[in-house]
Amino acid sequence: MRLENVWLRYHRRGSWVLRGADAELGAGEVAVVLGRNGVGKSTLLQVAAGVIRPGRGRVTGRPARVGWVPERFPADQPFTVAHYLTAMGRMAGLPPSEAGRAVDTWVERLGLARFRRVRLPELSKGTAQKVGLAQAMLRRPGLLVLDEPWEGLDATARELVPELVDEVLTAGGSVLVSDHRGEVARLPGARRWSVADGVVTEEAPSGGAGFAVVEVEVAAARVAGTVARLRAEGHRVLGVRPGGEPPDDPVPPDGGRPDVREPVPGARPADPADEVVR
Ligand SMILES: Nc1ncnc2c1ncn2[C@@H]1O[C@H](COP(=O)(O)OP(=O)(O)OP(=O)(O)O)[C@@H](O)[C@H]1O
Repeated sequence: MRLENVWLRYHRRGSWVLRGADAELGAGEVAVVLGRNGVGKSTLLQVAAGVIRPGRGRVTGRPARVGWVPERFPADQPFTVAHYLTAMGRMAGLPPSEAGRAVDTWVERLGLARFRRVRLPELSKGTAQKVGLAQAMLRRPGLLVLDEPWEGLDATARELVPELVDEVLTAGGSVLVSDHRGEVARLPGARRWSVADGVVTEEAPSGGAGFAVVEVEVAAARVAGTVARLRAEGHRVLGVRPGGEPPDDPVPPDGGRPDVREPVPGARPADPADEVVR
């Protein structure tokens, strides 16, 4: 998806919020939009999501299915959570039975089960925000746009945001996220777009080459399957070692090779910028 020379103002005679913004986001990429309050991050996200149209310029290559999660979920609607989500699933093009299954899945994953019959205006801000996340994920989007998704979420739900992002990326989608609270650290591989004076500037990556080492403990009987699955997903598996007490420092600070490992038959040589399964 590409934003080409995008200009936007909210009123005919108002000042331009975006003034020739250019940006491009590829499949499987996530970008975090940064900048001071009022600089135009939400505006940029809404243009990217197709919620508002630019006054000048254009957006090309936007995937057909866009999941849009606004900063404030519009909870002033007289529906229950279940009714609202089912309707959103249907609007996303899911047949009734699939919409029902998708609602069950996301209600469960986001911890919304006890709110199924609660009306939207009665939800707390954080719970409403989870409903917003659920509706965007009911049918996996090719582009997921999240405006300050961590706002109002409790600690457990905050952990879910990177999971959702990862799922979209793994399926070949793209993700745009705004962040003014420094939560970008939760998305270590993200590109960083800085908005200022109506344009977008890409910041240099904060460290590493966009890779991280992830150490995962799995049941011994499931090692082969896990290794196969990770490889099928395009990860490089660096090694497998017997279980036991976890090391004091499971992920080396420099993201480099862990100290003890045994080679996996057929594994390629280890590279510090890779993932590892222990
Ligand atoms: N619906 C609107 N009508 C008129 N002006 C708007 C509207 N939405 C945003 N603006 C103005 O556009 C500018 C950019 O707002 P925007 O919400 O995009 O900034 P932001 O960077 O996301 O801010 P924040 O970090 O506070 O969320 C601001 O001056 C804001 O007042």
